[in-house]
Amino acid sequence: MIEVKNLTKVYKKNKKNILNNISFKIKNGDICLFCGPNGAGKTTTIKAIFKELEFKEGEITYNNKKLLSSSLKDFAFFPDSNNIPLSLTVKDYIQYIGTIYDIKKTTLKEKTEFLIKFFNLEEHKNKKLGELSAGWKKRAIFAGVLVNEPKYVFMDEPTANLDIASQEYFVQVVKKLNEKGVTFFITTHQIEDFSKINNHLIVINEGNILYDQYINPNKQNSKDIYLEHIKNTETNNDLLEKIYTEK
Ligand SMILES: Nc1ncnc2c1ncn2[C@@H]1O[C@H](COP(=O)(O)OP(=O)(O)OP(=O)(O)O)[C@@H](O)[C@H]1O
Repeated sequence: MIEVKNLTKVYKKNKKNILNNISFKIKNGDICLFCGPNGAGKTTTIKAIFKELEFKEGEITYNNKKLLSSSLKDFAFFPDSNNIPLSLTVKDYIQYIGTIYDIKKTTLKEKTEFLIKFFNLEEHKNKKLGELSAGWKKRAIFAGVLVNEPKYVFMDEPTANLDIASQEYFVQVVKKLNEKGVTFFITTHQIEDFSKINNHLIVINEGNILYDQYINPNKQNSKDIYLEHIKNTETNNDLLEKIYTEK
């Protein structure tokens, strides 16, 4: 279990807290959706968990002990498609991730082959990541994420820019891996993609947690719950009248 306790983050140039005393738990086996509008603080929270930034107050624990850098080997982050070495081939990328984790050469070779097969990447394995379409690139990224058999996978917008069939494919892969015991923490604006399988929903806005509950996805719709808490209050209809003036 990962526990975020009373986390507060401030940047000198911002007057308001970016994260305002937030607390939540990610339990083993969760598929947790972490949702909120642009700028809510989702990426900042993930960066704090991965020790990529200092925070002013608060604590993060892993299995009830202070989270240490050495424990991060149990976690994997699914990066944005622009933050990967686009000049590497799919095969080399998976192996590159494996070498970061010090996986033995023979094991890594075997594992790379299995991952390529699992994600149906055979046809693309010798292509550079930069040559792949958004969907195949994300499959290659997912393969890289799994190379170290992480217990916790953190995903930032995994289904953005994917066609409907690929979105569905990704959701099914998450479900299958979750059944094998992998815990998922997913930030997404595509809530409906995952709303059939998530058992936990956290809604954050302006650095505050507005909702944090375990749910039954067959009975409760995460998108509906989200919209109960995040309302669109922007109405500039009067300006529209000025832009489209009557002729
Ligand atoms: N290095 C920084 N310096 C100052 N402010 C920052 C910095 N990084 C992020 N912020 C601010 O922190 C707030 C939260 O940003 P964050 O990236 O966590 O939002 P998010 O919920 O992930 O948004 P999105 O859905 O758009 O990705 C934003 O107001 C952002 O401008």
